[in-house]
Order: sequence, then structure tokens, then C-alpha cells
Amino acid sequence: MSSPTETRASTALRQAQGSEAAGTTPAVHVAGLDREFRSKQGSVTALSGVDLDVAPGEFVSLIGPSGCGKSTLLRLVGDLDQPTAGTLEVFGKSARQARLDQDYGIAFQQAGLLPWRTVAKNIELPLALHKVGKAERAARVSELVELIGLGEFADSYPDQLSGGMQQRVAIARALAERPRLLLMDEPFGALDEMTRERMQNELARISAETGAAVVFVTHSIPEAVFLSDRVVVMSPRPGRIVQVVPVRLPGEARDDSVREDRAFFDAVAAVREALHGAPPPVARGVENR
Ligand SMILES: Nc1ncnc2c1ncn2[C@@H]1O[C@H](COP(=O)(O)OP(=O)(O)OP(=O)(O)O)[C@@H](O)[C@H]1O
Repeated sequence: MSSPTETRASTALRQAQGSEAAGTTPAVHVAGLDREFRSKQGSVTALSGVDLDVAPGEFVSLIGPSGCGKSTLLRLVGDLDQPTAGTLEVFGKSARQARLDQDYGIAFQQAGLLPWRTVAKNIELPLALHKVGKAERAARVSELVELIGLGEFADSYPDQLSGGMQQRVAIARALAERPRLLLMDEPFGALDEMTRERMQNELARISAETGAAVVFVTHSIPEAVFLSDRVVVMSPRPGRIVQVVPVRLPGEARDDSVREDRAFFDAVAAVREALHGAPPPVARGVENR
């Protein structure tokens, strides 16, 4: 686990270098991945020939026009769907085995909390389902409510929380079993801009503190740049990777000061250029905010 003062980028770099040196397996390994959906109406090629490795501890965002296959790729990694062709490994295992081993947590745009359970009970749900003992569950929940800054709301119900607070609970629930990988599909898509930036700051801190790798789907270029070690730019359907933009931002932590930095603007411009370099219609479904 990394120290809170160590930047996530340096953690990821150190871990990537370490894993290379030690021959450690990547968090996610995707090679020649295809996904074709077939129906009576015809077939849709959602992904074609996708190659991607995510290092342990690395934060990677997927960005691209609407319908380019971002969610499909995330769902394949999360064993919620099966590829038509290609190789997909999570920590060197099949996606199914990684799911059974609770190697990853998932958070989507809808927080998906159970309204009849309190914050604490929602967070502890995966632990309860996996028969973790009561004392250990309580200890983990109290750690997590502190991590997400909702210690005072442990006994509140979801409808007593704002959208941002609910999303933090969903993230805590995804982290409950200390996954080495988090899969996030537009988790802040439904939030207002101010809350969204606050949540981005929190997620940057949480990912640095936990050292988990993250694969993050977003439509927002600045959000992708702010959070990521690398931004994966995808083409319109059939989704392919057109460019991978490395992000190097200064400072010890990703906080609001980073958003004013020249390196941040340069990386935003690089991602935007990569998107616009793809065949039209590239702008549809991609926000510049
Ligand atoms: N279950 C399915 N059956 C048929 N087609 C599907 C299915 N799931 C996805 N698709 C198609 O695959 C393509 C990629 O969809 P996907 O949801 O992965 O795109 P996306 O990049 O996440 O889009 P958005 O940014 O709008 O959320 C789309 O054309 C979609 O219609």
C-alpha cells in the first residue's frame, strides 16, 4: 500500500517498473479483443482488435465517442459479458476467476444503493454476502466511512444523502473487499460540475491511498486527464484504440491546483487532438468540460 503523500502516478510508475522487473502480471491484459453483438436485425461490432495492459496501481481512463464500446470493454473485464475473440486476463486469471476471487470492485453511474439499508449496511453488503465475521465487518465499515468522509452518516439511509454522497457510498462498497482493481463506468456522470470536481479530488486521494488499479470510463476530457496515468482514446464504432496519452502532472497530489497547471492544459489538448484525429463523428458524446 502506498503512502498518502505519494502521488498515484509515482505509485503506478513504481509498481509498473517493479512489475516489469519482477515479471509480475498486469492488473488487466487485453489482446486482440473483439466483441460482436448478433441479433435478428444484424450484427454490431462493438470492439475490434483491442490491445491494452493496465499495470497494478495504474489509473487508466477510456474515452471516446458515444457507442464506441467503452462500457462494453469494461463489462468484459468485469465478467458481465463475454468476448467474441481475443485474450482477456485480470491479474493473470480469467475474468470469471478474478470475479470469484473478488479481485475487483465495480461502481457505475447509478450508485445502486439499497434504499432500505443504511450507509453502513450498504457498504458491508459484499462482506456479509461473503460471510465475513461481524466484528471484521464492523471494523472495515468504520474504516471505509472515514475514507469517504461520511463517518457521521453511517446510520443514514440513501434518500437522506445527496447524489455525490451516494456515489461515495457506492465507491466505499466497491472497495469493501480491498480489491486490487476498480472498474468505474461514468460514476460522476449524473453529478453537477462542482460536486463532480470534488468527487474527482476524492477519488484521486482514495486511489493513491488504496493503491488499487482503476479502469475508468468517462465522456469528460478534463476528468480523464485529472485522474489518470494514461488516457486511452477510442475510435467511433467499431471501437479500437486510436491513441494512448500518458499524463504527467506536477506535484505530490492531484488536487485543485493541478487543474490550473500548464501540464494539465497540455494533456487536455493532447487528448482532444487524439479524439479529433479519429474519423468523424468524433465530437458526439464527448464533453470538453
Ligand atoms: N447487449 C447488446 N446488444 C446489442 N448491441 C449492444 C449491446 N451492448 C452494446 N451494444 C452496442 O455496442 C456498441 C457499443 O456500446 P457501449 O455501450 O459499449 O458504448 P459506449 O462507448 O459505452 O457508449 P456511451 O458513451 O454512449 O455510454 C453500441 O453500438 C451499442 O449499441
